Amino acid sequence: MKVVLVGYGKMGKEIEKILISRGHEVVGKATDAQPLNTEMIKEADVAIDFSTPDSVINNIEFLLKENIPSVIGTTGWNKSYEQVKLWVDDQNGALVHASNFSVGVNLFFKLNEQLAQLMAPYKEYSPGITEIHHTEKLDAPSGTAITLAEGIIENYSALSDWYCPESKTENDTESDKKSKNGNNLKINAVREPDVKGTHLIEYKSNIDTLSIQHEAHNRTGFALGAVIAAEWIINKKGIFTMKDVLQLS
Ligand SMILES: NC(=O)C1=CN([C@@H]2O[C@H](COP(=O)(O)OP(=O)(O)OC[C@H]3O[C@@H](n4cnc5c(N)ncnc54)[C@H](OP(=O)(O)O)[C@@H]3O)[C@@H](O)[C@H]2O)C=CC1
Ligand SMILES: O=C(O)C1=N[C@H](C(=O)O)C[C@H](O)C1
Repeated sequence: MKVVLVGYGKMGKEIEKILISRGHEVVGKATDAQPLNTEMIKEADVAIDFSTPDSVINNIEFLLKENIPSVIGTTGWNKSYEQVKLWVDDQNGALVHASNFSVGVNLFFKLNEQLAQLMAPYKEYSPGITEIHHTEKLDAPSGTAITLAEGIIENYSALSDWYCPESKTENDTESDKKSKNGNNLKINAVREPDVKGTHLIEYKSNIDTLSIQHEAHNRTGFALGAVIAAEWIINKKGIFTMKDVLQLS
């Protein structure tokens, strides 16, 4: 397949390697200096976007108008999800998005939901999430941590929302930021040099702590998952997630 890479940073470069190893071709690379344009997508069968929270919504709008199936890995655009869904419907487009494309994290999402169901009756335990990423990351909390928080909240009736003291998304206003409240799940966002992505779920009581953790050793899993999603989305219509690609219901 012929692929346009939208964003050619840490992830764009990793995805290019996987594409080539699977016999695909990169026909365009959009960056901040050279954004998406009609010339760039002329030959493309599919686009893979790992850009920035600030640029991703314009990119999605452009790709849908141009009828290019898209894989969206960029995080930090949750607020615009309903708008994107409407655009996909209006344009009869094809889009697959995920806060994390790695198979390991998608299995971890399932484990997290099952653990939340198991823990829900035991009120002596307090759940919490910690995510650790490299210092260049623009958004906090990570998209993966938000998906994990949603997975806990859906399965744990004592909680109604999440909050993150370090919350930072490019287009967030102060009033969008969630705050601490008795029914809110805390996400700690930690930034340390060169960390690829670590997510820790803990249930703490005065007596003990239960925990599960996913640690990415490199970016290969994210990139491989995005390429598998690109191979899958061609010739489909609708809005999908990696759960659909992996048939993990
Ligand atoms: N879903 C998943 O599995 C994963 C998601 N991510 C997410 O992917 C995104 C990118 O991560 P990462 O590669 O580490 O980030 P980088 O900062 O390394 O790369 C971002 C790239 O986006 C480009 N860019 C900026 N503005 C535009 C624009 N208007 N149009 C096109 N490209 C643009 C930058 O261009 P320039 O080079 O000119 O600055 C750069 O090449 C983040 O949101 C991150 O959270 C990351 C890993 C896994
Ligand atoms: O920015 C990153 O690096 C990552 N971003 C994604 C996220 O926000 O969850 C996925 C992964 O953790 C790496």
